[in-house]
Amino acid sequence: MEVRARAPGKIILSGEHAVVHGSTAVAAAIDLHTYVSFRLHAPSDNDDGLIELELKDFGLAFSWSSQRLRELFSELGSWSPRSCSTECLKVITSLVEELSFPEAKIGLSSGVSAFLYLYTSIVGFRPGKVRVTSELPLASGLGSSASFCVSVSAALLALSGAVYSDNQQNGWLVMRENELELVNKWAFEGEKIIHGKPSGIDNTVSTFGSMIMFRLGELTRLKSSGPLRMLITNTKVGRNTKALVAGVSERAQRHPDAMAAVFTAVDSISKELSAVIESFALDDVSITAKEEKLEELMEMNQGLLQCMGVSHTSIETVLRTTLRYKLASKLTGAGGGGCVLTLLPTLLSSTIVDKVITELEVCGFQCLKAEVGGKGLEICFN
Ligand SMILES: Nc1ncnc2c1ncn2[C@@H]1O[C@H](COP(=O)(O)OP(=O)(O)O)[C@@H](O)[C@H]1O
Ligand SMILES: C[C@@](O)(CCOP(=O)(O)O)CC(=O)O
Ligand SMILES: [Mg+2]
Repeated sequence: MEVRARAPGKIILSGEHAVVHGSTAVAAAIDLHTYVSFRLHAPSDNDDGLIELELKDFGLAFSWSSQRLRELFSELGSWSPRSCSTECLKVITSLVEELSFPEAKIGLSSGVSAFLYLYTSIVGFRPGKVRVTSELPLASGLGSSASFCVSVSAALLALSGAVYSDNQQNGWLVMRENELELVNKWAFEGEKIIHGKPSGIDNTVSTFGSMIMFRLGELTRLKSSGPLRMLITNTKVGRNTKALVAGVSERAQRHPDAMAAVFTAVDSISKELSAVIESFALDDVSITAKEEKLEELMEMNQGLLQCMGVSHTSIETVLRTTLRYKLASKLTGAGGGGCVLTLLPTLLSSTIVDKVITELEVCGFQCLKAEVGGKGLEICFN
């Protein structure tokens, strides 16, 4: 039997980085996914007993002898989530160092490490094959690492019997709440390997979907019946979340009082932004006033992200460009390049939207239109 899983990427409307330090943040799923398929090899199917990983988008395939992994790892597969120990991480790092990645794709090594941890922890050493494809740009702030960890964890747990399989139902299905929680916990362990110190917001919104307010591991689903249109601009400047998160923590150690004030301000912005979003209603006559509040809050958050040291000249170029059209923008995700969000007010004409997009694309950026606040993780057994 084969199982497939798909998990969405995300945008952070407010609170990135500060959320790692205990502030409230607001995030929403977007309709760009990572897809994972997984099947266990029948004993006769594969004499070598290989555990295989294919990263189709990159034309890369890796395999490990299950016998060798059994000798290297002491822990047996189990469904209860646990953190990767220092010894285990050393073993994984040396296994990944043996692989050859093209120079430009070296960043994938942390994803492969997370995979090895999740596979050996959840499935154990039973040979099998995992295939991955993604619609998300990697390392751009749209949460590709979390959607990778969520979809891999879900597929592994599903075939290991940890989640209910409704073979009668065709097509994509949503897991039960307690199963989603289990997947989310495992995905968080994978994110720790990729990010170092994740807050958990990315894996949580990828697992549960919708638009959420998140603080210290707790999520609140936001109820909004109004539209929220966002333009996503990918500056195509590559960056690494782990390094950016570590940089903010170092700044917080150098200036504890000032940075605590910044994190408190972000907390207030996220709470106010959530309240505005929840006040949206269908055919809202005061929609423009509410959108103006959102724009101001986004601009304030961007200013504080600059204080944290995670903006970038490419991000500033997007801000200047959209401001010429009186549109507010902020970086999303870890910053340092990556993606920028621009609020597209309800009454904004499509002609203006097209003009902004053209101008941004002339700068060499890529504009994406994505549905915001949609479904989370889904699996499929046929
Ligand atoms: N489809 C994938 N296959 C393998 N690794 C992936 C995949 N998607 C994400 N990753 C891992 O996540 C890393 C990017 O994560 P990160 O720096 O947090 O940026 P973001 O989550 O915003 O895309 C990649 O360098 C890679 O290690
Ligand atoms: C910077 C941070 O707030 C979000 C990182 O998102 P991304 O990996 O850049 O998509 C880190 C976190 O919350 O774990
Ligand atoms: Mg990430």
